[in-house]
Amino acid sequence: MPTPTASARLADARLYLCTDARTTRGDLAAFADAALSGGVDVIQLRDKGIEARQELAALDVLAEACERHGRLLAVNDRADVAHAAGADVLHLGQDDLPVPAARALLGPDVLIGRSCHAEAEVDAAAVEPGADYFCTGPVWPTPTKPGRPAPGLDLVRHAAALGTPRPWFAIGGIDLGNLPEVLAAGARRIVVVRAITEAPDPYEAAAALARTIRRAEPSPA
Ligand SMILES: Cc1ncc(COP(=O)(O)OP(=O)(O)O)c(N)n1
Ligand SMILES: Cc1nc(C(=O)O)sc1CCOP(=O)(O)O
Ligand SMILES: [Mg+2]
Repeated sequence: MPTPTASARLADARLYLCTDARTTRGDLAAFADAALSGGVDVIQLRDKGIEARQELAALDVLAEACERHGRLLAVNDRADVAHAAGADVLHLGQDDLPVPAARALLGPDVLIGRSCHAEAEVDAAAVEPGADYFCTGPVWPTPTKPGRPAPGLDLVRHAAALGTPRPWFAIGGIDLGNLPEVLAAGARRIVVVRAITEAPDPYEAAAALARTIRRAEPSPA
């Protein structure tokens, strides 16, 4: 069977994890392996303080794990690092590089995602040329992104009402306990940080989230 393209894997993705390099714990490889075995579809390295050289070293570790599990590797913010790491995905916020500039650097094969925090940003990202997916958040205020106001479930409902074929994810404060509210608002893909990075058992945490999302999907006609 041919290997699915990155776009096809993104379309199938339901659970997206952002993690730091776990430098103090020193367990990035084992952590990534557990999360991917549990059902994470995309792993992004999001470590805001890290130097580019250390970022590349951590991305090497994640790339090996993603390759072994057939999942997508994402880089946050930096197109140069995404290129150097051979990443599948670059994630851009509203204040990061514009999509056309990133696309010009990365070529057609790397997927590009966008963060959205307001209805107008969602409307734009759903049709923005060169973008492959978008995220809506924060759904709840979160210590992972301090100071960012939360547009909440209303923005999730707004994205769902668009009925866009472009994949989109809800992010911010999501855990197994409140996931049913996110699903009820119409999301079918989520991004989490603490729900897996701080879980005592990352495999179980990922598996429970993935199971809950997949269960919410309408059964085929
Ligand atoms: C998958 C995903 N969604 C949203 C974000 C947030 O991006 P941004 O708004 O640029 O904030 P930082 O993460 O860069 O602090 C993300 N990184 N990944
Ligand atoms: C990195 C990030 N971006 C957000 C956005 O709204 O774009 S919310 C967020 C943090 C999500 O972390 P947690 O799952 O620990 O709440
Ligand atoms: Mg950013």
